[in-house]
Amino acid sequence: MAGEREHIREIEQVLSGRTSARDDVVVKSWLRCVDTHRLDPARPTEAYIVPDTQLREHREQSERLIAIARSGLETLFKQVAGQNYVLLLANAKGVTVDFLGDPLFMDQLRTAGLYLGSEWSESRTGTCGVGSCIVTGEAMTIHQTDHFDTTHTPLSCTAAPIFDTNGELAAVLDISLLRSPQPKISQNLALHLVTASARRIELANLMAQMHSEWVLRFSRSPEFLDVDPEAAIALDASGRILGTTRGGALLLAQAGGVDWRHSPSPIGQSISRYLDVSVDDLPSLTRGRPTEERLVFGRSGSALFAHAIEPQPATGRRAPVEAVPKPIGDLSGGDPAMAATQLRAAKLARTTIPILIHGETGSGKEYLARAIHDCAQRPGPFVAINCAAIPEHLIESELFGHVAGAFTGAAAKGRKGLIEAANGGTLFLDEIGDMPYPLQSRLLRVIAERELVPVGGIEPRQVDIKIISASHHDLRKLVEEGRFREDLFYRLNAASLTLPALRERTDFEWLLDRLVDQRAHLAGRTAKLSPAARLALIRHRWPGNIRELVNAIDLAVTLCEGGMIEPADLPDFALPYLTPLAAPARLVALRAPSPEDERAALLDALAAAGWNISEAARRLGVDRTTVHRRMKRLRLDAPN
Ligand SMILES: Nc1ncnc2c1ncn2[C@@H]1O[C@H](COP(=O)(O)OP(=O)(O)OP(=O)(O)O)[C@@H](O)[C@H]1O
Repeated sequence: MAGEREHIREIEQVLSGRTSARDDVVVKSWLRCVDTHRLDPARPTEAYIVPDTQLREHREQSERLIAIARSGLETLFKQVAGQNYVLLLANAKGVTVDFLGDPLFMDQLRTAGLYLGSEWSESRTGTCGVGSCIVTGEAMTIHQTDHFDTTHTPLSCTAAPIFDTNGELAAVLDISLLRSPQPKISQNLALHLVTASARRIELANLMAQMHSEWVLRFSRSPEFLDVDPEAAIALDASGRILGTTRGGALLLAQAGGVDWRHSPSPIGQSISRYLDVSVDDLPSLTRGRPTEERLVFGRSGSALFAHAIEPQPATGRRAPVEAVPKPIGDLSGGDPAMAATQLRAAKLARTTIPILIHGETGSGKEYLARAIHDCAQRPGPFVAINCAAIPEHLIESELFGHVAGAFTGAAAKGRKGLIEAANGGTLFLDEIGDMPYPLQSRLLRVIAERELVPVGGIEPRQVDIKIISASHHDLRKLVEEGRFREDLFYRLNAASLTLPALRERTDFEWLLDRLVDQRAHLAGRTAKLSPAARLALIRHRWPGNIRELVNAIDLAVTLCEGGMIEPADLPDFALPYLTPLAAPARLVALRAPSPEDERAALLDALAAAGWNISEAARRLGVDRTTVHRRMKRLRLDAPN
């Protein structure tokens, strides 16, 4: 209490014009808090977390940046592992749209506002790392009693701005501690780390957005030029500046001998206004030449090392023309590997060509086979059989059926086999690699001749089935080992589909949310993942793939209370992921998709939805405005 009174008195003294030992940015912010934001230091307010619906909107609006910043956040989180730092990525309004923290302290972090959805604008929270960084556009540490509001004085928050390629403040990267050592200089390293991470995120953003233009990267030292440049700018073919990182804008101002605070934006200007470089020089600044020789000079005489990256050609991926029907379209949330498989599956669904599905166990092979069957609209049923699960001596009669008296114990009137049971529909042969060798030639006959002879019979029977088989074995290897017939392999493999493992899927979070909704609905409950539980699930490597994930969610849905799944509701495997020291292995797979991937996924979703935006949005698990925004950014227009 005494500390709070003292803090309020100090603010009042600063307001009355007394000189203060505080940093200038802090003093100025305190003045703004009272004069502009009309905040009262004597009336502390709790941390504010925006409602879920608003958070979703904020996240959708920042989705591109979140995706790009993710790997920067993870790298930084690893660098400070074990030191109890929390990382926040806030949008330009101060709302935390991404977050990495130690799940063990979640409750405390939430109360302190170091949490997904917390709003840290200066007008709401007073002087704080994120809010004051937004106002000034400068990196800073707001340490303990630098905070205006006494609610936040235990915290130490260090924040750096992230600018978009037009020089607008797009986000703030913040690294905070619930409790920190007393001296503010203890956070100097944090300030350095967060500034460097923000710079790398800006570089990644510029590279992703401007990949089809010339990009010039700069460094003052040749050693770091190719590995960790300080700044970058993008140029069009005439040498006009299209975008810069913050560092790039400052560097241009310096090179041009102008004060960046008062000079106009370099966007749209010619590069030669700042540097003694023209577009014709760019090819000589590419990697082919030794770094030390790639020296360029500013108009003011300064020297810099430069690395020019040629425009990257568009991938030339053909826009899919056919629409993917719903059962197949529903299988993914835009993962590029899945999108390619879905498109191929949709084409194959319309035929009776046998399909072979490859994929690790539990990756959804049967689920895909069913989706293909559902799209095919064949009159017969979907019959699934696991060749590894039926004893070898029974498999023949199970599959082909038998005539009366075919063998001891045979049904008196004979019995139809599963192949016949699937007549008019689809036969799914799981673990086809375990099909006994002698039966493989009989299966080949079914495929080639569309007829089968039951055990003990002589008369062939006509069948009309679509055969989909699956294997998690490498069938080619089984062929080499003489355990699988080569002719059958080629017959089956002609039309193959591959499912990515869950750990490789870039739409993991989409699938996660979808499965939580689905499984909770099935159990007659509602459930949502807490950020900590989500993080633990993201970090697991999922050896059992979607099956393992489904089981984990089923357990969590059953155990959770109040509709919120917490880490304690997850299977034991999640526990090791609840310390910040654990390497976030899976997160690597979640790194930002390239613009080509993103374009391809969006195109696939739009095509699958027949260019109906609402339907495409539903497929991608985002809202309509997000689809419109992505189309605009990726320059995608509806046909006609
Ligand atoms: N795209 C998906 N959406 C929702 N659930 C899915 C999806 N794919 C698979 N699943 C679920 O994951 C589980 C495993 O799927 P499936 O049985 O199809 O895998 P599999 O690859 O055939 O496994 P195995 O190799 O062991 O035969 C099932 O519970 C299935 O319902």
